[in-house]
Amino acid sequence: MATDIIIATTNKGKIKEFKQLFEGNERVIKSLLDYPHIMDIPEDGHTFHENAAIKAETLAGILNCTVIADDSGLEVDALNGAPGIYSARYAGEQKNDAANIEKLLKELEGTPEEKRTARFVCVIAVAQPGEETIYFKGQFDGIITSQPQGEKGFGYDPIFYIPELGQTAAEISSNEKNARSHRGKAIQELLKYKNLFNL
Ligand SMILES: O=c1nc[nH]c2c1ncn2[C@H]1C[C@H](O)[C@@H](COP(=O)(O)OP(=O)(O)OP(=O)(O)O)O1
Ligand SMILES: [Mg+2]
Repeated sequence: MATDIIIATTNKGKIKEFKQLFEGNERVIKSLLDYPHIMDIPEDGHTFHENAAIKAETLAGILNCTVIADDSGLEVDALNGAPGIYSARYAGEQKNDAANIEKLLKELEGTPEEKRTARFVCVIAVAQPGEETIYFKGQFDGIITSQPQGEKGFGYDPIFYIPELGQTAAEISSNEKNARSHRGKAIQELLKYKNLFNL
């Protein structure tokens, strides 16, 4: 019997993308939403790598099996890389996408288009009990718009403009996003090693 693939996340946008990116794999994808009794894992690391490891290793320890985690965020050049690892809680502990977007647009008010370059970063950690944690990274370059455009995706997607496509990440299909996104690239790398992790 195939074992489940377990992702240490409560983010529904990420879960949807992981399910699409692992399509063709007969394993069931489970997330922290399937383990409601497990308390929130504090993300108190200083880097994407540290936070991804904290999430993956904590859950791998509790469940005693292989666990994947994704720590990701948006680095804006004009803000010296902020919000970065603080992207989810940029506008406060409630982790509200609309409030985060509003705050970011306010910070960038008056910044001309050529200085609004940014990138999404995703670090995936794979933790296995008794083994070294292994990491995969992906990046996705874009430009921060001056107002939200599009309804798809999640997080900062409505203000993340992709010059080659002339659309924001919230206007393109999930297939188009997964083919070029930070998460899509990190998972493509991970899938090269899937036999190693029994995925
Ligand atoms: O493709 C993306 N499109 C738009 N926004 C994105 C994306 N990828 C990450 N982001 C933003 C959302 C959140 O503000 C932060 C992730 O924070 P991060 O701590 O990794 O995730 P989270 O707290 O939402 O869920 P969890 O820690 O349970 O996986 O970066
Ligand atoms: Mg988080």
